[in-house]
Amino acid sequence: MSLHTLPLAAIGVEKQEFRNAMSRLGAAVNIITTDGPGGRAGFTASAVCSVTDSPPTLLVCLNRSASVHPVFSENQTLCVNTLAAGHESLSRLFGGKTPMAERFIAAEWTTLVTGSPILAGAVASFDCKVTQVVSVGTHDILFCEAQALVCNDDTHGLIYFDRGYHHLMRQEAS
Ligand SMILES: NC(=O)c1ccc[n+]([C@@H]2O[C@H](COP(=O)([O-])OP(=O)(O)OC[C@H]3O[C@@H](n4cnc5c(N)ncnc54)[C@H](O)[C@@H]3O)[C@@H](O)[C@H]2O)c1
Ligand SMILES: Cc1cc2c(cc1C)N(C[C@H](O)[C@H](O)[C@H](O)COP(=O)(O)O)c1[nH]c(=O)[nH]c(=O)c1N2
Repeated sequence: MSLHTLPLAAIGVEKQEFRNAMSRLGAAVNIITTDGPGGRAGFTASAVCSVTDSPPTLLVCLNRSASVHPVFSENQTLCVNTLAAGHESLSRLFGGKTPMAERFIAAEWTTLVTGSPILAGAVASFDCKVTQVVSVGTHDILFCEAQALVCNDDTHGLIYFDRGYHHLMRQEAS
């Protein structure tokens, strides 16, 4: 087996080095919404993935210092709205610092089972109850069991990669 010199190798990992490396992992962009006794809130998240299909469960990582954190903690329900091509400005709007009412005015919303806002035109929406929360470092990992789904076959996908947005074209139906 031959040994190669690793490009840009780092032993011991600083926060910024970690972020730089993580920026190379392309990910879907989602707007996570909630509505309930704690109020209505939403934020942009790329730290979202499938956990198990039985019961149908996703996870969402939420920074405990985010302004929306107390609202999600109280409501215990949320919707994962996976963004479509063209939703870049909506992603930026829900990405921090904008007052909550201004975020929601920019799009059309419905509700399904939990009452969490469902984004019209999302690639997919997972209406969920939060079943478990695990804290790791700065974030809470929210385990979310889907109660209802919406899928949209008419839109192309959106990926966040290298700190920028990229469209993913759906294959033509054969
Ligand atoms: N998981 C997250 O909390 C997360 C993910 C993406 C972006 N963001 C936030 O969005 C803003 C813009 O991000 P960017 O991607 O353009 O540049 P960036 O350099 O802040 O982040 C690069 C990558 O590092 C990871 N990351 C960033 N902040 C993190 C955190 N606090 N905890 C865990 N992972 C994190 C993400 O994968 C991100 O795509 C920043 O404020 C960032 O903190 C947060
Ligand atoms: C593309 C992209 C992806 C993410 C984010 C931002 C952007 C632009 N943010 C940050 C998050 O959206 C932001 O902190 C929230 O809106 C909370 O901000 P306020 O505290 O309400 O200003 C974010 N935050 C988080 O807790 N988990 C995540 O997975 C992500 N992912």
